[in-house]
Amino acid sequence: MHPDLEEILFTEEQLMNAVGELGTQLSQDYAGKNPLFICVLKGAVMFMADLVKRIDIPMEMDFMAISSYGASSKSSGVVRILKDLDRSVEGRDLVIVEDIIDTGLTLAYLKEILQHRRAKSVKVAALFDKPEGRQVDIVPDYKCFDVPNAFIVGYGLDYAEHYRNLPFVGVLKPDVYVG
Ligand SMILES: O=P(O)(O)OC[C@H]1O[C@H](OP(=O)(O)OP(=O)(O)O)[C@H](O)[C@@H]1O
Ligand code: HPA
Repeated sequence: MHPDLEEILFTEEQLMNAVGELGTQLSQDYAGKNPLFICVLKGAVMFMADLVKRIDIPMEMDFMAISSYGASSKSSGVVRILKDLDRSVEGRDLVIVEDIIDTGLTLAYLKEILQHRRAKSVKVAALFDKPEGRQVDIVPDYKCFDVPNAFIVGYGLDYAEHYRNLPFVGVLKPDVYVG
């Protein structure tokens, strides 16, 4: 347990089991397609690293960093690309790897630009889904867990750039979080 956390939602073991199952599923669904897995930095970095180790078909990885304008912990829907993909996605089967879908604004933007770049298919694999936070109608094609409408950290997810290194995921104490 960490002193800034109210409760632990997912242990390292629970995370590993769910990520492993997702890897098996994706390996089946994308066999013969040489999919390109796109990690959305920085939050999805742990998820991506563990997920691709459980993919047993030919695949490629790329990375994108985006930032929403506005308050540090809230999505504004206006998204800026900080680091773009290295290669063209034209004709490729893409899997966007996201740590969490909250308002859905980040993902809606990302899907749109990748489709615009003529990808063959664009699907989303999310570690966490927070359906109560949604502001746009978007659902992940693959997900590991639903989470409650609270601010969660750990395993890549941050608050003010902290807590990404925790191997488990928990709810931040309200007196630490000034949303
Ligand atoms: O559904 P939304 O409300 O748009 O929120 C989800 C996005 O917010 C977080 O990223 P953040 O901008 O905090 O950057 P980070 O990945 O570097 O932590 C998270 O990693 C998702 O990308
Ligand atoms: O609950 C959350 N935790 C960390 N980052 C986030 N980005 C959107 N929601 C969250």
